[in-house]
Amino acid sequence: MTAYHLIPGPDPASATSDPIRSYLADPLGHMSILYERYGDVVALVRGGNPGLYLPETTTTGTVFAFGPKQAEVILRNPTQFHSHSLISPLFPECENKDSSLRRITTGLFSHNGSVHQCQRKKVMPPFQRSFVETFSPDITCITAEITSTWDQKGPIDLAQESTTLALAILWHIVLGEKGKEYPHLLSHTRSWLEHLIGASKGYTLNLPDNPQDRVRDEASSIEATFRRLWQEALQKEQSILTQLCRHAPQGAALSETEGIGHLFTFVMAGYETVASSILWTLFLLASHPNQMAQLTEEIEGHLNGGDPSAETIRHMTYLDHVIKESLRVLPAAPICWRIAQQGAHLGPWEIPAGTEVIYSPFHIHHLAGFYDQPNTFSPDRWATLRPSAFEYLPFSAGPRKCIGASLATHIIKGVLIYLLPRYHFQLPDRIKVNLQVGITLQPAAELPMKIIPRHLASPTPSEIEGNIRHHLKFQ
Ligand code: HEM
Repeated sequence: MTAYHLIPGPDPASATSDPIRSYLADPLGHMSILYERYGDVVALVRGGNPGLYLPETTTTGTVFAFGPKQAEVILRNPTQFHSHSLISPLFPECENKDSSLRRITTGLFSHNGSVHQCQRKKVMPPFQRSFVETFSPDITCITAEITSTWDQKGPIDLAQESTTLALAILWHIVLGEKGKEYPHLLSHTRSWLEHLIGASKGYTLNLPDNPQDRVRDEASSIEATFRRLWQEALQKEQSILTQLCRHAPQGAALSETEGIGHLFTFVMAGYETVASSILWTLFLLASHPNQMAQLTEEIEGHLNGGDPSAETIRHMTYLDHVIKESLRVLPAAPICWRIAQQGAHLGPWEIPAGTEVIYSPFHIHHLAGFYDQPNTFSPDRWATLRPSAFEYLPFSAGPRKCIGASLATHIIKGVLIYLLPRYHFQLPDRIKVNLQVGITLQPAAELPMKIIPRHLASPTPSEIEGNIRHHLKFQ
């Protein structure tokens, strides 16, 4: 084994700039440079430290693991590479079992080993495709309600609107509540989630106005809300929550406290990722009007004026290819984290316990060796392309693969099926799009989009600038 401090990477002695700052200025671009310069295992700072997402005090350094081979090593060995909550390092009170914050943020991401396996088995049943497909009418109904005024507003901020839509749909499917009946709860949870995400960004960016206090203050009222929903679940409409309460497999019933942690994690893991995927899919279609027209034609042809059923949706192959391609070029979770345990190896290196290891679905999806013209949005490639689980991993792979993959895909499909026959999505004549990596892939600023009723649309090309052009070619 080669000594850890010899892992290639920027040399701290000769570095002219702070490596963490360079990373944060343009995470994906900086990682591409490191990958090209140093190979598939790169230490952010050679010799270890500082931590990127975990505090320096907890980590022995940060290592990037590029390419499908390294991703496979990490994802097939969950005992050597642990998942860790991004939230607990920010809040010391999470160490305390009695804190609301700890209880509501303890879901699958915080568990490892046999506890993880056991909890995962308990929560998997309601995520089966056959169950999530029963939500098609609800997805249509909520999308109709949330988007009903889009075309009367002038350009919308697509990032904001996708988030509102994703949270309302998820809130309903996971918790059995309808957004319109619970506007207060919905907006309360949303602002709290935004503060929580803000707190994690604040940590990495060292923002002076880190919103941690608000997160602390409101954790107990959020917990009370989730407990009430849990207790009321048996009387509710079908939802993931009611399934978990009513149909727990024998010997695998969840306690109320376990359930609350999971529910919160589902909303947390689902809403930004689904929102990001809706946003980027609509952006890609707006910047590729021919593909948008082809997809709209397919949807209209299959619906024939009716409502989408699970069966009809399964026949929409181009829709499937568009979503696969969108999640390839702009995956909602572009990078993911693990923490190395004693005895973990990457390539020829032994990684000390506590090393933060980052693998990148984004960079794998843009490898020319696996994808022809990787920076081109080309849904047709999926007619014949069959990558392995580690060459295409928008939902990760292995024993910790996203449990919400079918649900997320079904939501995105339902939203597109509702929107595309009604509206044309038009970008402004000129737009700057810089990619930002927080927990998910987001535009660094607003993403204005004109929503034009289909019968009034006359598509016009738009000029796209910004760092997105380093990773994507536009016609
Ligand atoms: C397009 C939307 C989504 C994307 C791109 C996505 C992506 C991912 C990825 C990449 C992971 C693995 C993270 C890692 O390796 O650390 C993951 C895990 C997870 N996701 Fe998703 N996700 C999405 C939607 C959802 C939804 C809707 C839910 C639930 C309602 C969900 C629940 C989870 C959970 C609980 C885990 C942890 C699994 C475990 O550790 O066993 N996700 N997701």
